[in-house]
Amino acid sequence: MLRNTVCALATPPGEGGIAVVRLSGSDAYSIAEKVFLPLHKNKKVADAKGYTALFGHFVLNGAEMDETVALFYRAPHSYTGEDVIELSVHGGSVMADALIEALLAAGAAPAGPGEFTRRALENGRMSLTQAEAVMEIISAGGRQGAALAKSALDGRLAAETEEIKQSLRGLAAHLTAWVDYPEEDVPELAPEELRRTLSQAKEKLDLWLKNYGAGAVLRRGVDCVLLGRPNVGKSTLLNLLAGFDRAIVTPVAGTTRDVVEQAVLLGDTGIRLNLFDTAGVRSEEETDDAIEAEGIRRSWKKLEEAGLVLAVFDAGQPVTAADVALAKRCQGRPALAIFNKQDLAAEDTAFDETLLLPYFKSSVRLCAKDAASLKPLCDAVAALLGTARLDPGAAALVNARQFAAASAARDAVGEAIRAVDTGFGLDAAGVCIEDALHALADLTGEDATEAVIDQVFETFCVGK
Ligand SMILES: Nc1nc2c(c(=O)[nH]1)N(C=O)[C@@H](CNc1ccc(C(=O)N[C@@H](CCC(=O)O)C(=O)O)cc1)CN2
Ligand SMILES: Nc1nc2c(ncn2[C@@H]2O[C@H](COP(=O)(O)OP(=O)(O)OP(=O)(O)O)[C@@H](O)[C@H]2O)c(=O)[nH]1
Ligand SMILES: [Mg+2]
Repeated sequence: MLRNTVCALATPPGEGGIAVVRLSGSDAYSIAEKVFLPLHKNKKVADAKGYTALFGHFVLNGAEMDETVALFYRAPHSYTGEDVIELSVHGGSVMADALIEALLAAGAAPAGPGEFTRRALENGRMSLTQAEAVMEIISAGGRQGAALAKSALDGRLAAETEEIKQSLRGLAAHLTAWVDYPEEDVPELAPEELRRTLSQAKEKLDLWLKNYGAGAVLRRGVDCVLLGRPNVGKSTLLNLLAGFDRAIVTPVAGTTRDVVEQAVLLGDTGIRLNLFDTAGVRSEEETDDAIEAEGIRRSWKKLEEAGLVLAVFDAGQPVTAADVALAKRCQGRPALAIFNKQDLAAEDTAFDETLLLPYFKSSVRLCAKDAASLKPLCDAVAALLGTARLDPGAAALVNARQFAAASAARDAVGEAIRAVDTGFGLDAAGVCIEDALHALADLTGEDATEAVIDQVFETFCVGK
């Protein structure tokens, strides 16, 4: 695969100002020479230095097609580490398609998904975690999510993983010497020292694992369902979050029938919520309306699927059995209790929130009709999802593969600590530390097999 020179559209397909086609590989210059003709006849593609540009046009089957700007990179100073030429033509896909056709005819091969980044990886330009970060930047749902991925692209995760490995390697070397060469009189590693180094490693891994969910929320957004009895104010809340009258609000219970979907950016939290407003839930026996019953079934289904549940209650009325039933279904889920209609909640109100609170991790009191409620709601959600405590510049795990490798490493380090604590013997601890080192090598992809790399690049887009 590394032998040939590949090309692909690097900008999104469809209408746009310009379209960029990227060419990478050892024959990039000789192929480009056949397709791109500089305006000034004294300029030659073959002579173009790295980081210079030329203006001209490209030809297809002998015909002059479109004005073109060519940008030149010389190996190894390019994204892939190979000779790279980027050709920009007018946007829309017509000219870009014609240019690709000309490049293929001149001897280039079409690039596979993620092939440019894969070449960068294989040429030692980036680590596997960095390649994965590229993918995350492309698909990030918001600026903070992209900032997280950018820190991975800068190699924070790889660098900090290397630090952990260094410290564990030090322990492993010492333990090996001590176990294998007892006659050599290797000084025994103080258990406190061993324990301290292991604990530090475990703390860092624990932090990464703990922040993974919150990072995913920032990068990808979260599906969020509004649930509650009819008329408690779910659609009013949706409209508050959306900033416009997205859903119909009326005093009639059972106004919302089907699931109403709306993506919103949650204040300045950087969280993108895919909101689902649902039909008010009451027991299916309570309604003889088949449409409403189906709506209720869909509401419960959304509860199962959602990454965030906003359970809405009417604080102006006594808690009902349906409220408690909803609260119970929220237990153990990422759910926020919203005690709405505070303006109607008199001092002596019969609404007893203590009946509901035990089932929720957190709660907020507000009045959905009042715009001032937005801020406390945003803060409560950010706190519940853990995004508020994230440092976007810190090392972060960005996908399930990395999460699995870090979990395995954390578990192995945990085992090693147990072995030390329970006096299992230092050779047992040594075995666990080796396991942890393997898991960490998996994380950065040092010994990644072709199959693992294939899997990582499976989800990349062409042109990246
Ligand atoms: N036009 C264009 N913009 C782009 C990209 C690209 O491929 N093309 N990138 C693609 O994702 C990103 C930038 N990635 C790049 C990474 C390294 C090099 C590069 O030439 N590196 C040299 C720098 C030498 C120096 O000046 O010190 C090197 O590392 O040797 C270029 C682009 C974002 N913007
Ligand atoms: N006083 C007061 N009324 C509110 C508040 N929030 C919503 N309402 C009113 O409560 C009624 C029902 O609001 P909706 O948002 O339609 O309630 P819902 O939960 O979507 O109802 P269904 O779609 O029928 O399940 C409307 O008349 C709203 O104006 C609030 O904080 N205070
Ligand atoms: Mg509604």
